[in-house]
Amino acid sequence: MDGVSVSFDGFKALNNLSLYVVAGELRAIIGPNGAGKTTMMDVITGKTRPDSGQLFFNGSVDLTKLDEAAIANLGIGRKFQKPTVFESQSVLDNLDLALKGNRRVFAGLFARLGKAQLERIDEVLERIALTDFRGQRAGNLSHGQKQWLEIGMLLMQDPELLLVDEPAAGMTDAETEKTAVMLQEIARSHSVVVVEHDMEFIRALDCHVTVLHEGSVLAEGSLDSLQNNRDVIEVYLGR
Ligand SMILES: Nc1ncnc2c1ncn2[C@@H]1O[C@H](COP(=O)(O)OP(=O)(O)OP(=O)(O)O)[C@@H](O)[C@H]1O
Repeated sequence: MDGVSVSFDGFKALNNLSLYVVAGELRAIIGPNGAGKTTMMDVITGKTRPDSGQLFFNGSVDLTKLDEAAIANLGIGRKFQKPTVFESQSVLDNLDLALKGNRRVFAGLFARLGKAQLERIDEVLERIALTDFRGQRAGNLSHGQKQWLEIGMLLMQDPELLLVDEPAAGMTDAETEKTAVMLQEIARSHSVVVVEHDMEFIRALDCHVTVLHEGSVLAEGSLDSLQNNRDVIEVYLGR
C-alpha cells in the first residue's frame, strides 16, 4: 500500500498510509479504536475504494483496478471477527462447502477430485486442530473452535494472503495460545496479516508489528521495541 487515503464525509480514515508486507510474512497490525485497521482491510479486499494511493499485490497486480470477487479469486482471503460458519452443518461439510466455493484452484474438476478433495480436507482439519471433531455439528463447537473452523474454510480456498481480523477475541487463554501457533504454521506457506488488540496474543505471534494511528503508520518493529516507544505508549499501549 503506497500513500493510500480514504475519506468518509471529509474524515480521513486512512491518511497517506504506506504499508509493505513481504510474501510469506506474518504481520500483526495494532492500534487504537478508529485507527483505520478495518478500513485498511476493506481497501485491500476491494470493499472500499481508496481516494488516492496505490495498492499492489505480488508486486505488479494493481488492486485498485479489480472488484471484490476478482481480488478474492486472485488469492486474498479475509476472515472477519465474528465466525460465520454454517452452524447446522458438520465441520467436514463446512470445509467441503468452502472448497466447492473455490473457483480458483479446483475449477470444474470436482468429479475427478474426490480423493484429492478429501485429502485436502484432512490436511486442513489437522492444521486447525479439528480432526477429532470432523463429524460434529459446527454449532456445537466452542467459540475458539468456530474461529479455527473459519480459518480452515479460508485455507480450503488456498489464498496466498490471509487477512485475519481479531481471531483471539473471546478466546480462552489456551485457545489464544493455540491460535498463535496455528497462524505461525500457516504463515510458513502463506502471507498472513493479523489485526488484534490482545497483546499476549501478539507476543505469542512473535512477528513484525505495525502500529496504526489516525490512518497512518505510527511505528513498526518488534513488540518489545514498540512497548518502549514513547509515541506508541502515548496513543495506545499506555492507555
Ligand atoms: N463507512 C464509514 N462511514 C463513515 N465513517 C467510517 C466508515 N468506516 C469507518 N469509518 C470511520 O473511519 C475511522 C476508522 O475506522 P476503522 O473501523 O477502520 O478503525 P479500526 O482501527 O478498525 O477500529 P476498531 O479497532 O474499533 O475496529 C473511524 O473513525 C470510523 O468511524
